Amino acid sequence: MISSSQFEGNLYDFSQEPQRAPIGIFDSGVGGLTVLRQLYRQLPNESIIYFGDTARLPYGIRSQAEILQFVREILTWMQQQQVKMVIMACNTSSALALEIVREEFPMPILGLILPGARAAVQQGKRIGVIATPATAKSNAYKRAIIEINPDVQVWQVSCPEFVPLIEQNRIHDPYTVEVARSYLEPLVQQQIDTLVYGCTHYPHLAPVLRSLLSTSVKLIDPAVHVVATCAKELDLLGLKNTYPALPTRFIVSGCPRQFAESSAQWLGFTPMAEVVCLSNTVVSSN
Ligand SMILES: N[C@H](CCC(=O)O)C(=O)O
Repeated sequence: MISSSQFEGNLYDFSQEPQRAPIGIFDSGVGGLTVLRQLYRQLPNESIIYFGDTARLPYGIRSQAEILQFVREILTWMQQQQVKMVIMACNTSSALALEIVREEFPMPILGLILPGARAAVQQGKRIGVIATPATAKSNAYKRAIIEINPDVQVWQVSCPEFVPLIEQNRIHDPYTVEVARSYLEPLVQQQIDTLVYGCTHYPHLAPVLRSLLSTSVKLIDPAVHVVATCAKELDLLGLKNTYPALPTRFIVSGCPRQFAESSAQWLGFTPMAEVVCLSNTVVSSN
């Protein structure tokens, strides 16, 4: 196992050329790959550090205190890696921790809720949100959507089984289709016109979900929109990289082989994943 201190002798010092510093993104597991995919599409020159907290997933059944502790540990480590910006590629962290930790760290930190809510109200008036239990319970999407447009209606469904099924690579199991059907049923009943993926893992289920919904229902992937926001922020801050990107670093807290194997189908290549033990890092005391 590689301890975090071994990363401190970083090969690169970005202080003279901050635009060349990487963007840090994190999730509990493979969900953040849906955000990574958008970064590759929209910002191909950016170097990226991907952190998957696979030893502690799923996040969606955790308390706010646990999520806050994990997020602070990850951000402290990201700061040590000299990232120029962080995207929380995890709705649960965005819903439960973003507003609190944003003030505690020097780098800009972006979350998924606001970009996802903005995109949803541009598309529809009867909006369904599927999310982890913690995100659904937080009401973060509902609040953000209603704040932008009080005239739309929002229904949220908590989907506790999705993340374990996706992480176990059971996307095409008949059981997964039945679970998806039962989660979508109340939203179909309400005749939603728009469905928000309120968890970054869920776009991996797109073929299953699409097959269960009328073609008129628009699917909103907040990953597309948070990366568009990231591009604007980088421009505003003069931090957009114009040099070729460095290879993406993949870091996990659990088993790197397992992460590499399940990521390959979405990345199109098998990543070399490193392990970091976050409990070795100094945790922000705020
Ligand atoms: N993919 C994350 C975390 C899911 C989980 O670990 O439960 C999210 O968007 O919420």
